[in-house]
Amino acid sequence: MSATIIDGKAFAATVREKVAGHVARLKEEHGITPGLAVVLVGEDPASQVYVRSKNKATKEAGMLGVEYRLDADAPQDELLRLIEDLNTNPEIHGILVQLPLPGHLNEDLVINAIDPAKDVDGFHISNVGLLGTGQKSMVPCTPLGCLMMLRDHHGSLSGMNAVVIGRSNIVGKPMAQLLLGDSCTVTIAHSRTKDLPEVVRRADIVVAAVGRPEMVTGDWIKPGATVIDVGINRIDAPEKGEGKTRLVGDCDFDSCAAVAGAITPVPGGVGPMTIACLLANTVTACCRANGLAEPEGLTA
Ligand SMILES: Nc1nc2c(c(=O)[nH]1)N[C@@H](CN(C=O)c1ccc(C(=O)N[C@@H](CCC(=O)O)C(=O)O)cc1)CN2
Repeated sequence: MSATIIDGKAFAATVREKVAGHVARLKEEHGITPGLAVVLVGEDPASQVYVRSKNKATKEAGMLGVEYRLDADAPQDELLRLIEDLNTNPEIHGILVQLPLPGHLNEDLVINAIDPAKDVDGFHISNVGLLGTGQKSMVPCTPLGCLMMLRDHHGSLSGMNAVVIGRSNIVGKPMAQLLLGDSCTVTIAHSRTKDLPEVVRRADIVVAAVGRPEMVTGDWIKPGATVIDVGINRIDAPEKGEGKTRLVGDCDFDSCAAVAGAITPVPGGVGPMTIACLLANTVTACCRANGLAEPEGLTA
């Protein structure tokens, strides 16, 4: 069997187009411009790239995009003061603090300082609780992107067996909640799960978010299953020349694609959907803040 490739880059482009359409209508009909503030602390090279991409995509969608950069050794109080300012700024509907934060900062405390209504990452404890109890919340961008791709590919997910490999607060746990919300039978597995390959072999849907390069191999996959690879791992690529690297997922693409019914590639799969869903969440937050109907198809 040769899997259908789920093209996240192309799908993200359609989401971004929809977002831009909603932004244009918000401006035209209500005189409102959605605004997103992205905060970066320190100079982590990957984070710098992601923050730049987020700000560029925000502006391309017609929204207000503001970037705040703090020194790597910025005291926690300075970051909390900035968040407080953004919480009360009426031009800002979404706030995102890029993770990971430098070690001296308390990530939980910082995230929970964000106004939950502006928490477009969906990481605030209130949003976590709302999602976990099936109430309207802000939904974390990466799992939301995975859900959108799964719904687009399958239509209904009801009754499917889903295995999420990884139990992070950012991906694994919210992904499991979203799949449960769509009536899947969900197992959360992780590196210490006994007989992990056997558990994964039962899945109609596999979401790999474990952070280990190419850990999931084709012999773990049930024939015809859908594989969503959330991993983004940079590994050495001596075949490309000395010192060169390449990106791989948590799944060994070739062996999994030979067995799966559908699979997301890395790069070009889940990653682009993360940024598209951030834009979608910002429009959703803006509509909610202004008592307007939420855009259809852009939320869970
Ligand atoms: N506050 C947050 N911090 C982080 C999040 C997040 O959702 N909120 N997620 C990740 C990083 N991330 C966004 O911030 C992110 C990662 C990857 C991509 C992406 O498009 N990747 C490309 C490949 C890019 C490359 O060539 O390096 C792909 O997969 O095709 C977008 C966003 C951690 N921090």
